[in-house]
Amino acid sequence: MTGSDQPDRAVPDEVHTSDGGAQEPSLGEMQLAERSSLRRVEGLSTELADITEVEQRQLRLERVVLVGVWTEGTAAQAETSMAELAALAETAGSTVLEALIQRRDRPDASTYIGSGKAAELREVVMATGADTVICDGELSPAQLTSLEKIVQVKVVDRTALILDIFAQHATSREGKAQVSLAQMEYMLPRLRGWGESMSRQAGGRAGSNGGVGLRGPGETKIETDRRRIRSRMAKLRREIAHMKNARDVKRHRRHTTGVPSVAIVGYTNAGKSSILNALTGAGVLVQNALFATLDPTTRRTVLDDGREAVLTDTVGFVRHLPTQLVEAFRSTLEEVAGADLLMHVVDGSDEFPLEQIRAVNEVIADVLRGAGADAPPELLVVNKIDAADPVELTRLRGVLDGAHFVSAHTGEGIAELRAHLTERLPGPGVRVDVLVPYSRGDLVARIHAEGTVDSERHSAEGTAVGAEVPRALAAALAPYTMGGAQGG
Ligand SMILES: Nc1nc2c(ncn2[C@@H]2O[C@H](COP(=O)(O)OP(=O)(O)OP(=O)(O)O)[C@@H](O)[C@H]2O)c(=O)[nH]1
Ligand SMILES: [Mg+2]
Repeated sequence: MTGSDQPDRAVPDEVHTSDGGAQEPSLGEMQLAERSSLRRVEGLSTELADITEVEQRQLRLERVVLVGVWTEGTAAQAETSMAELAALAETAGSTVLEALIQRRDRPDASTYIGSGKAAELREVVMATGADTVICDGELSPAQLTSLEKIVQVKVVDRTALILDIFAQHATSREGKAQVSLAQMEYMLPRLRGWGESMSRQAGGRAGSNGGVGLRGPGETKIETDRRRIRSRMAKLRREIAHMKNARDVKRHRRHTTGVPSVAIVGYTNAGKSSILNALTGAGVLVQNALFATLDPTTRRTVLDDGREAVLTDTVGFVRHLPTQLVEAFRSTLEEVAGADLLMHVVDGSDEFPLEQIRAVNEVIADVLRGAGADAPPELLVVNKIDAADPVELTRLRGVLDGAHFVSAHTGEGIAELRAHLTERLPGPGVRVDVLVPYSRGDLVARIHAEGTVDSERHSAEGTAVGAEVPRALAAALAPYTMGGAQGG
Protein backbone atom coordinates (compact mmCIF):
# COMPACT_ATOMS: atom_id res chain seq x y z
CA MET A 1 0.00 0.00 0.00
CA THR A 2 1.11 3.49 -0.65
CA GLY A 3 -0.94 4.81 2.20
CA SER A 4 -2.96 6.88 -0.22
CA ASP A 5 -6.07 4.95 0.60
CA GLN A 6 -8.09 8.06 1.23
CA PRO A 7 -10.47 8.71 -1.62
CA ASP A 8 -9.41 11.55 -3.83
CA ARG A 9 -12.18 13.74 -5.08
CA ALA A 10 -10.49 15.26 -8.05
CA VAL A 11 -9.98 12.12 -10.09
CA PRO A 12 -11.99 9.13 -11.15
CA ASP A 13 -11.33 5.88 -9.35
CA GLU A 14 -9.63 3.99 -12.13
CA VAL A 15 -6.70 6.37 -12.04
CA HIS A 16 -6.16 5.60 -8.42
CA THR A 17 -3.44 2.98 -8.32
CA SER A 18 -2.54 1.33 -5.10
CA ASP A 19 0.86 0.14 -6.24
CA GLY A 20 2.40 3.56 -6.37
CA GLY A 21 2.64 4.16 -10.06
CA ALA A 22 3.62 0.79 -11.57
CA GLN A 23 0.73 1.51 -13.91
CA GLU A 24 1.02 4.51 -16.19
CA PRO A 25 -1.81 6.92 -15.33
CA SER A 26 -4.23 7.30 -18.17
CA LEU A 27 -4.38 11.06 -18.02
CA GLY A 28 -0.60 11.13 -18.27
CA GLU A 29 -0.65 8.83 -21.25
CA MET A 30 -3.07 11.06 -23.03
CA GLN A 31 -0.91 14.07 -22.40
CA LEU A 32 2.09 12.10 -23.58
CA ALA A 33 0.47 11.09 -26.84
CA GLU A 34 -0.71 14.61 -27.38
CA ARG A 35 2.75 15.91 -26.74
CA SER A 36 4.48 13.69 -29.25
CA SER A 37 1.87 14.42 -31.85
CA LEU A 38 2.50 18.10 -31.33
CA ARG A 39 6.24 17.87 -31.23
CA ARG A 40 6.94 19.27 -34.66
CA VAL A 41 4.22 21.86 -34.74
CA GLU A 42 5.45 25.39 -34.56
CA GLY A 43 3.69 26.89 -31.62
CA LEU A 44 3.84 30.61 -32.15
CA SER A 45 0.84 32.60 -33.21
CA THR A 46 0.44 33.83 -36.76
CA GLU A 47 1.10 37.34 -35.57
CA LEU A 48 4.73 36.34 -35.55
CA ALA A 49 4.72 34.75 -38.96
CA ASP A 50 7.49 37.04 -40.12
CA ILE A 51 9.96 36.24 -37.43
CA THR A 52 9.43 32.58 -36.74
CA GLU A 53 12.65 31.77 -38.54
CA VAL A 54 14.22 31.81 -35.10
CA GLU A 55 11.68 29.39 -33.71
CA GLN A 56 12.00 27.12 -36.66
CA ARG A 57 15.72 26.89 -36.21
CA GLN A 58 15.19 25.97 -32.60
CA LEU A 59 12.73 23.25 -33.44
CA ARG A 60 14.96 21.54 -35.94
CA LEU A 61 17.48 20.01 -33.61
CA GLU A 62 17.64 16.57 -35.07
CA ARG A 63 21.10 15.07 -35.21
CA VAL A 64 23.26 16.88 -32.75
CA VAL A 65 26.82 17.06 -31.48
CA LEU A 66 27.24 18.39 -27.94
CA VAL A 67 30.14 20.48 -26.86
CA GLY A 68 31.02 21.73 -23.42
CA VAL A 69 33.71 23.85 -21.88
CA TRP A 70 34.85 22.47 -18.57
CA THR A 71 36.16 25.33 -16.46
CA GLU A 72 35.76 24.17 -12.88
CA GLY A 73 34.87 21.23 -10.69
CA THR A 74 35.83 17.61 -11.09
CA ALA A 75 35.84 15.56 -14.27
CA ALA A 76 32.83 13.64 -12.90
CA GLN A 77 30.89 16.88 -12.52
CA ALA A 78 31.79 17.94 -16.06
CA GLU A 79 30.56 14.59 -17.31
CA THR A 80 27.33 14.87 -15.33
CA SER A 81 26.75 18.27 -16.86
CA MET A 82 27.22 16.79 -20.34
CA ALA A 83 24.96 13.86 -19.53
CA GLU A 84 22.33 16.36 -18.45
CA LEU A 85 22.80 18.31 -21.68
CA ALA A 86 22.33 15.05 -23.60
CA ALA A 87 19.13 14.34 -21.65
CA LEU A 88 17.90 17.84 -22.40
CA ALA A 89 18.70 17.42 -26.10
CA GLU A 90 16.84 14.12 -26.19
CA THR A 91 13.91 15.65 -24.38
CA ALA A 92 13.81 18.25 -27.13
CA GLY A 93 13.54 15.42 -29.63
CA SER A 94 17.04 15.16 -31.02
CA THR A 95 19.48 12.29 -31.41
CA VAL A 96 22.84 12.85 -29.77
CA LEU A 97 25.65 11.62 -32.00
CA GLU A 98 28.73 12.75 -30.14
CA ALA A 99 29.80 14.84 -27.17
CA LEU A 100 33.02 16.75 -26.76
CA ILE A 101 34.38 18.38 -23.63
CA GLN A 102 37.05 21.02 -23.78
CA ARG A 103 39.17 21.82 -20.72
CA ARG A 104 39.84 25.57 -20.55
CA ASP A 105 40.22 28.26 -17.91
CA ARG A 106 37.32 30.12 -19.42
CA PRO A 107 35.25 29.93 -22.60
CA ASP A 108 36.94 31.50 -25.61
CA ALA A 109 35.69 35.04 -26.09
CA SER A 110 35.14 34.71 -29.81
CA THR A 111 34.29 31.07 -30.53
CA TYR A 112 33.48 29.66 -27.07
CA ILE A 113 35.71 26.60 -27.55
CA GLY A 114 38.68 28.22 -29.28
CA SER A 115 39.45 28.13 -32.97
CA GLY A 116 41.54 24.94 -32.89
CA LYS A 117 38.82 23.01 -31.13
CA ALA A 118 36.25 24.56 -33.43
CA ALA A 119 38.05 23.16 -36.45
CA GLU A 120 38.09 19.76 -34.76
CA LEU A 121 34.39 20.14 -34.08
CA ARG A 122 33.84 20.83 -37.77
CA GLU A 123 35.51 17.46 -38.53
CA VAL A 124 33.22 15.67 -36.07
CA VAL A 125 30.18 17.36 -37.55
CA MET A 126 31.19 16.26 -41.05
CA ALA A 127 32.03 12.72 -39.97
CA THR A 128 28.77 12.20 -38.09
CA GLY A 129 26.51 14.10 -40.45
CA ALA A 130 25.16 16.25 -37.63
CA ASP A 131 22.92 19.20 -38.42
CA THR A 132 23.26 21.03 -35.13
CA VAL A 133 25.83 21.75 -32.44
CA ILE A 134 24.59 22.36 -28.92
CA CYS A 135 26.87 24.18 -26.50
CA ASP A 136 26.64 23.61 -22.77
CA GLY A 137 26.37 27.23 -21.70
CA GLU A 138 24.95 30.54 -22.74
CA LEU A 139 26.79 31.99 -25.73
CA SER A 140 26.85 35.60 -26.77
CA PRO A 141 25.29 36.40 -30.13
CA ALA A 142 28.79 37.00 -31.53
CA GLN A 143 30.08 33.65 -30.27
CA LEU A 144 27.15 31.85 -31.86
CA THR A 145 27.79 33.53 -35.17
CA SER A 146 31.55 32.91 -35.20
CA LEU A 147 31.17 29.30 -34.23
CA GLU A 148 28.51 28.79 -36.89
CA LYS A 149 30.88 30.22 -39.47
CA ILE A 150 33.47 27.58 -38.62
CA VAL A 151 31.32 24.50 -38.12
CA GLN A 152 28.84 25.43 -40.85
CA VAL A 153 25.80 23.99 -39.18
CA LYS A 154 23.56 25.80 -36.79
CA VAL A 155 24.83 26.32 -33.28
CA VAL A 156 22.43 26.45 -30.35
CA ASP A 157 23.20 27.05 -26.69
CA ARG A 158 21.82 25.46 -23.54
CA THR A 159 19.47 28.36 -22.94
CA ALA A 160 17.89 28.06 -26.37
CA LEU A 161 17.58 24.31 -25.86
CA ILE A 162 15.77 24.69 -22.54
CA LEU A 163 13.53 27.37 -24.02
CA ASP A 164 12.73 25.00 -26.85
CA ILE A 165 11.73 22.23 -24.45
CA PHE A 166 9.57 24.62 -22.50
CA ALA A 167 7.93 25.77 -25.71
CA GLN A 168 7.14 22.16 -26.65
CA HIS A 169 5.78 21.30 -23.21
CA ALA A 170 3.74 24.32 -22.20
CA THR A 171 0.03 23.58 -22.33
CA SER A 172 -1.80 26.28 -20.42
CA ARG A 173 -2.42 29.71 -21.84
CA GLU A 174 -0.30 31.24 -19.12
CA GLY A 175 2.52 28.75 -19.60
CA LYS A 176 2.59 29.36 -23.33
CA ALA A 177 2.59 33.10 -22.87
CA GLN A 178 5.45 32.86 -20.40
CA VAL A 179 7.57 30.73 -22.69
CA SER A 180 6.92 33.00 -25.67
CA LEU A 181 7.97 35.96 -23.61
CA ALA A 182 11.17 34.21 -22.52
CA GLN A 183 11.97 33.17 -26.08
CA MET A 184 11.51 36.67 -27.38
CA GLU A 185 13.67 38.12 -24.69
CA TYR A 186 16.37 35.66 -25.62
CA MET A 187 15.92 36.30 -29.31
CA LEU A 188 15.95 40.05 -29.27
CA PRO A 189 19.69 40.65 -28.97
CA ARG A 190 20.42 37.70 -31.23
CA LEU A 191 18.29 38.64 -34.19
CA ARG A 192 21.16 39.92 -36.31
CA GLY A 193 23.29 36.85 -35.72
CA TRP A 194 20.50 34.45 -36.44
CA GLY A 195 19.47 36.46 -39.45
CA GLU A 196 22.92 36.51 -41.04
CA SER A 197 23.49 32.81 -40.78
CA MET A 198 19.92 32.20 -41.86
CA SER A 199 20.53 33.96 -45.12
CA ARG A 200 23.60 31.82 -45.66
CA GLN A 201 21.83 28.64 -44.79
CA ALA A 202 18.39 29.32 -46.16
CA GLY A 203 19.09 27.19 -49.23
CA GLY A 204 19.48 24.11 -47.09
CA ARG A 205 16.11 24.23 -45.48
CA ALA A 206 12.80 23.30 -46.93
CA GLY A 207 9.58 25.21 -47.49
CA SER A 208 8.85 27.05 -44.33
CA ASN A 209 11.92 29.26 -44.54
CA GLY A 210 11.53 30.21 -48.18
CA GLY A 211 10.06 33.60 -47.43
CA VAL A 212 12.92 34.53 -45.20
CA GLY A 213 15.59 33.28 -47.56
CA LEU A 214 14.11 35.19 -50.45
CA ARG A 215 13.76 38.42 -48.62
CA GLY A 216 17.07 38.41 -46.78
CA PRO A 217 17.49 39.93 -43.39
CA GLY A 218 18.26 43.49 -44.35
CA GLU A 219 18.82 46.09 -41.71
CA THR A 220 15.27 47.34 -42.09
CA LYS A 221 13.84 43.89 -41.71
CA ILE A 222 15.75 43.39 -38.46
CA GLU A 223 14.59 46.73 -37.16
CA THR A 224 10.98 45.93 -38.01
CA ASP A 225 11.31 42.53 -36.38
CA ARG A 226 12.72 44.08 -33.23
CA ARG A 227 9.90 46.52 -33.01
CA ARG A 228 7.34 43.80 -33.56
CA ILE A 229 8.94 41.60 -30.93
CA ARG A 230 9.03 44.43 -28.42
CA SER A 231 5.40 45.30 -28.83
CA ARG A 232 4.41 41.65 -28.72
CA MET A 233 6.44 41.29 -25.52
CA ALA A 234 4.67 44.22 -23.94
CA LYS A 235 1.36 42.67 -24.85
CA LEU A 236 2.40 39.31 -23.39
CA ARG A 237 3.53 40.95 -20.17
CA ARG A 238 0.12 42.56 -19.79
CA GLU A 239 -1.65 39.30 -20.48
CA ILE A 240 0.51 37.43 -18.00
CA ALA A 241 -0.07 40.04 -15.31
CA HIS A 242 -3.79 39.66 -15.92
CA MET A 243 -3.69 35.86 -15.65
CA LYS A 244 -1.62 36.15 -12.51
CA ASN A 245 -4.30 38.33 -10.94
CA ALA A 246 -6.88 35.69 -11.63
CA ARG A 247 -4.68 33.04 -10.05
CA ASP A 248 -3.95 35.21 -7.03
CA VAL A 249 -7.66 35.58 -6.44
CA LYS A 250 -8.12 31.82 -6.57
CA ARG A 251 -5.23 31.28 -4.20
CA HIS A 252 -6.51 33.91 -1.84
CA ARG A 253 -9.91 32.24 -1.75
CA ARG A 254 -8.18 28.98 -0.88
CA HIS A 255 -6.32 30.70 1.91
CA THR A 256 -9.31 32.32 3.42
CA THR A 257 -11.25 29.08 3.39
CA GLY A 258 -8.36 27.67 5.37
CA VAL A 259 -7.43 24.82 3.04
CA PRO A 260 -3.73 24.26 3.66
CA SER A 261 -1.48 24.14 0.61
CA VAL A 262 1.71 22.35 -0.25
CA ALA A 263 3.93 23.35 -3.17
CA ILE A 264 6.01 20.50 -4.54
CA VAL A 265 9.31 21.81 -5.84
CA GLY A 266 12.53 20.19 -6.91
CA TYR A 267 15.00 19.42 -9.64
CA THR A 268 13.57 18.27 -12.91
CA ASN A 269 12.94 14.52 -13.07
CA ALA A 270 13.26 14.16 -9.28
CA GLY A 271 9.83 12.51 -9.16
CA LYS A 272 7.64 15.44 -8.08
CA SER A 273 4.68 14.38 -10.19
CA SER A 274 5.12 10.76 -9.08
CA ILE A 275 4.95 11.82 -5.46
CA LEU A 276 1.88 13.94 -6.11
CA ASN A 277 0.30 10.88 -7.72
CA ALA A 278 1.36 8.60 -4.88
CA LEU A 279 -0.06 10.99 -2.30
CA THR A 280 -3.31 11.85 -4.02
CA GLY A 281 -3.92 9.21 -6.66
CA ALA A 282 -3.97 11.95 -9.30
CA GLY A 283 -3.10 11.03 -12.86
CA VAL A 284 -0.43 13.64 -13.45
CA LEU A 285 1.93 13.07 -16.34
CA VAL A 286 5.03 11.19 -15.25
CA GLN A 287 7.76 10.85 -17.78
CA ASN A 288 11.40 9.99 -17.75
CA ALA A 289 12.11 13.25 -19.45
CA LEU A 290 13.20 16.62 -18.23
CA PHE A 291 10.55 19.25 -17.71
CA ALA A 292 7.62 16.89 -18.15
CA THR A 293 5.61 19.26 -16.00
CA LEU A 294 5.44 22.91 -16.90
CA ASP A 295 2.08 24.05 -15.71
CA PRO A 296 1.39 24.00 -12.03
CA THR A 297 -1.13 21.25 -11.39
CA THR A 298 -3.15 21.51 -8.21
CA ARG A 299 -4.80 18.46 -6.68
CA ARG A 300 -6.94 18.14 -3.63
CA THR A 301 -6.32 15.41 -1.19
CA VAL A 302 -7.80 14.34 2.10
CA LEU A 303 -5.36 14.26 4.95
CA ASP A 304 -5.25 11.44 7.44
CA ASP A 305 -7.40 13.39 9.90
CA GLY A 306 -10.08 14.04 7.31
CA ARG A 307 -9.11 17.62 6.52
CA GLU A 308 -8.54 18.71 2.97
CA ALA A 309 -5.29 20.00 1.59
CA VAL A 310 -4.14 21.06 -1.85
CA LEU A 311 -0.88 20.00 -3.40
CA THR A 312 0.60 21.88 -6.33
CA ASP A 313 3.12 20.25 -8.64
CA THR A 314 5.45 22.86 -10.10
CA VAL A 315 7.90 23.16 -12.93
CA GLY A 316 11.19 21.40 -12.25
CA PHE A 317 14.42 23.29 -11.87
CA VAL A 318 17.75 22.72 -13.49
CA ARG A 319 21.23 24.09 -12.97
CA HIS A 320 21.60 27.47 -14.66
CA LEU A 321 17.94 27.84 -15.47
CA PRO A 322 17.97 30.57 -18.11
CA THR A 323 17.33 33.88 -16.42
CA GLN A 324 14.67 34.68 -19.00
CA LEU A 325 12.80 31.64 -17.78
CA VAL A 326 13.11 32.40 -14.10
CA GLU A 327 11.75 35.81 -14.97
CA ALA A 328 8.94 34.49 -17.14
CA PHE A 329 7.92 31.80 -14.70
CA ARG A 330 8.17 34.01 -11.69
CA SER A 331 4.42 34.43 -11.47
CA THR A 332 3.92 30.67 -11.63
CA LEU A 333 6.67 30.07 -9.15
CA GLU A 334 5.01 32.51 -6.81
CA GLU A 335 2.66 29.64 -6.00
CA VAL A 336 5.70 28.63 -4.03
CA ALA A 337 5.66 31.81 -1.98
CA GLY A 338 1.98 31.41 -1.13
CA ALA A 339 2.21 27.82 0.07
CA ASP A 340 1.95 26.72 3.69
CA LEU A 341 4.70 24.21 3.11
CA LEU A 342 7.33 23.59 0.47
CA MET A 343 7.86 19.96 -0.27
CA HIS A 344 11.30 19.84 -1.84
CA VAL A 345 11.75 16.57 -3.71
CA VAL A 346 15.25 15.30 -4.37
CA ASP A 347 16.27 12.34 -6.52
CA GLY A 348 18.14 10.13 -4.05
CA SER A 349 19.48 8.00 -6.87
CA ASP A 350 21.16 10.95 -8.58
CA GLU A 351 24.91 11.13 -8.47
CA PHE A 352 24.97 14.59 -6.93
CA PRO A 353 21.75 15.08 -4.93
CA LEU A 354 23.25 17.80 -2.75
CA GLU A 355 24.05 19.88 -5.81
CA GLN A 356 20.48 19.48 -7.00
CA ILE A 357 19.28 20.73 -3.63
CA ARG A 358 21.57 23.72 -3.87
CA ALA A 359 20.49 24.58 -7.41
CA VAL A 360 16.82 24.40 -6.41
CA ASN A 361 17.35 26.50 -3.31
CA GLU A 362 19.03 29.18 -5.38
CA VAL A 363 16.07 29.46 -7.72
CA ILE A 364 13.62 29.49 -4.81
CA ALA A 365 15.54 32.20 -3.00
CA ASP A 366 15.57 34.20 -6.19
CA VAL A 367 11.84 33.82 -6.70
CA LEU A 368 10.99 34.67 -3.11
CA ARG A 369 13.21 37.72 -3.20
CA GLY A 370 11.32 38.85 -6.31
CA ALA A 371 7.99 38.23 -4.60
CA GLY A 372 9.13 40.00 -1.45
CA ALA A 373 7.94 37.00 0.51
CA ASP A 374 9.32 34.92 3.34
CA ALA A 375 10.15 31.34 2.59
CA PRO A 376 7.44 28.93 3.70
CA PRO A 377 8.69 26.10 5.91
CA GLU A 378 10.42 23.43 3.87
CA LEU A 379 10.16 19.67 4.02
CA LEU A 380 12.87 17.76 2.24
CA VAL A 381 11.78 14.51 0.60
CA VAL A 382 14.41 12.18 -0.80
CA ASN A 383 12.70 10.10 -3.48
CA LYS A 384 13.68 6.98 -5.47
CA ILE A 385 15.20 5.21 -2.49
CA ASP A 386 14.39 1.94 -4.28
CA ALA A 387 16.94 2.86 -6.92
CA ALA A 388 19.50 4.65 -4.77
CA ASP A 389 22.79 3.25 -3.60
CA PRO A 390 22.37 2.20 0.08
CA VAL A 391 25.74 3.65 1.05
CA GLU A 392 24.85 6.98 -0.50
CA LEU A 393 21.47 6.89 1.28
CA THR A 394 23.15 6.39 4.62
CA ARG A 395 25.35 9.35 3.89
CA LEU A 396 22.33 11.46 2.93
CA ARG A 397 20.45 10.47 6.07
CA GLY A 398 23.44 11.78 7.97
CA VAL A 399 23.59 15.18 6.30
CA LEU A 400 19.91 15.85 5.58
CA ASP A 401 18.41 16.30 8.97
CA GLY A 402 14.65 15.83 9.14
CA ALA A 403 14.31 14.66 5.55
CA HIS A 404 11.77 12.01 4.58
CA PHE A 405 13.05 9.08 2.55
CA VAL A 406 10.48 7.64 0.18
CA SER A 407 9.89 5.78 -3.02
CA ALA A 408 6.97 6.91 -5.13
CA HIS A 409 7.34 3.62 -7.00
CA THR A 410 7.26 1.08 -4.20
CA GLY A 411 5.27 3.32 -1.86
CA GLU A 412 7.85 3.00 0.85
CA GLY A 413 7.68 5.96 3.21
CA ILE A 414 4.62 7.48 1.55
CA ALA A 415 2.25 6.70 4.43
CA GLU A 416 4.72 8.29 6.85
CA LEU A 417 4.97 11.29 4.56
CA ARG A 418 1.18 11.67 4.58
CA ALA A 419 1.14 11.42 8.34
CA HIS A 420 3.82 14.06 8.55
CA LEU A 421 1.89 16.39 6.25
CA THR A 422 -1.21 15.97 8.38
CA GLU A 423 0.82 16.81 11.43
CA ARG A 424 2.60 19.74 9.92
CA LEU A 425 -0.03 21.55 7.90
CA PRO A 426 -1.97 24.29 9.61
CA GLY A 427 -5.42 23.02 10.39
CA PRO A 428 -8.60 24.54 11.67
CA GLY A 429 -6.34 24.68 14.62
CA VAL A 430 -6.33 24.12 18.30
CA ARG A 431 -7.95 26.53 20.71
CA VAL A 432 -5.38 27.98 23.12
CA ASP A 433 -5.54 30.42 26.01
CA VAL A 434 -2.03 31.21 26.98
CA LEU A 435 0.00 33.65 28.99
CA VAL A 436 3.25 34.18 27.14
CA PRO A 437 6.11 35.86 29.03
CA TYR A 438 7.58 38.94 27.38
CA SER A 439 10.81 37.05 26.86
CA ARG A 440 8.92 34.89 24.32
CA GLY A 441 7.69 37.67 22.04
CA ASP A 442 8.59 35.33 19.17
CA LEU A 443 5.74 33.02 20.14
CA VAL A 444 3.26 35.88 20.22
CA ALA A 445 4.46 36.91 16.78
CA ARG A 446 3.92 33.35 15.55
CA ILE A 447 0.41 33.26 16.99
CA HIS A 448 -0.37 36.35 14.96
CA ALA A 449 1.27 35.01 11.83
CA GLU A 450 -0.08 31.47 11.92
CA GLY A 451 -3.27 31.63 13.94
CA THR A 452 -6.44 33.60 14.45
CA VAL A 453 -6.34 35.80 17.55
CA ASP A 454 -9.61 36.62 19.27
CA SER A 455 -8.38 38.19 22.46
CA GLU A 456 -5.13 39.75 23.55
CA ARG A 457 -4.32 41.48 26.80
CA HIS A 458 -1.02 42.72 28.24
CA SER A 459 -0.37 42.17 31.89
CA ALA A 460 2.60 42.37 34.22
CA GLU A 461 3.52 38.72 33.62
CA GLY A 462 3.21 38.76 29.89
CA THR A 463 0.75 38.69 27.01
CA ALA A 464 -2.49 36.80 27.52
CA VAL A 465 -3.76 35.51 24.20
CA GLY A 466 -6.79 33.53 23.20
CA ALA A 467 -6.41 32.15 19.71
CA GLU A 468 -6.80 29.28 17.34
CA VAL A 469 -3.41 28.04 16.17
CA PRO A 470 -1.91 25.18 14.17
CA ARG A 471 -1.18 22.05 16.11
CA ALA A 472 2.59 22.42 15.97
CA LEU A 473 2.37 25.89 17.46
CA ALA A 474 -0.08 24.72 20.09
CA ALA A 475 2.53 22.21 21.18
CA ALA A 476 5.14 24.94 21.49
CA LEU A 477 2.68 27.00 23.53
CA ALA A 478 1.74 24.18 25.88
CA PRO A 479 4.02 25.36 28.72
CA TYR A 480 2.20 28.70 28.81
CA THR A 481 -1.35 27.40 28.99
CA MET A 482 -3.41 29.37 31.50
CA GLY A 483 -4.73 27.24 34.31
CA GLY A 484 -8.44 26.64 34.13
CA ALA A 485 -8.81 28.89 31.12
CA GLN A 486 -8.95 25.89 28.80
CA GLY A 487 -11.95 25.06 26.74
CA GLY A 488 -13.72 27.65 24.68
N1 LIG B 1 13.13 4.12 -9.37
C1 LIG B 1 12.26 5.10 -9.16
N2 LIG B 1 11.93 5.92 -10.17
C2 LIG B 1 11.05 6.92 -9.91
C3 LIG B 1 10.49 7.12 -8.62
N3 LIG B 1 9.66 8.19 -8.68
C4 LIG B 1 9.70 8.64 -9.95
N4 LIG B 1 10.53 7.87 -10.70
C5 LIG B 1 10.81 8.03 -12.14
O1 LIG B 1 11.48 9.24 -12.35
C6 LIG B 1 11.07 9.82 -13.59
C7 LIG B 1 10.57 11.25 -13.37
O2 LIG B 1 9.38 11.22 -12.61
P1 LIG B 1 8.39 12.47 -12.60
O3 LIG B 1 7.42 12.22 -11.51
O4 LIG B 1 7.88 12.77 -13.96
O5 LIG B 1 9.40 13.61 -12.17
P2 LIG B 1 9.16 15.18 -12.07
O6 LIG B 1 10.01 15.66 -10.94
O7 LIG B 1 7.73 15.49 -12.01
O8 LIG B 1 9.82 15.65 -13.42
P3 LIG B 1 9.55 17.00 -14.30
O9 LIG B 1 8.10 17.31 -14.26
O10 LIG B 1 10.04 16.55 -15.62
O11 LIG B 1 10.41 18.06 -13.70
C8 LIG B 1 10.02 8.90 -14.15
O12 LIG B 1 10.63 8.04 -15.08
C9 LIG B 1 9.53 8.14 -12.95
O13 LIG B 1 9.02 6.86 -13.29
C10 LIG B 1 10.86 6.21 -7.57
O14 LIG B 1 10.43 6.28 -6.42
N5 LIG B 1 11.76 5.23 -7.90
MG1 LIG C 1 6.58 16.50 -13.28
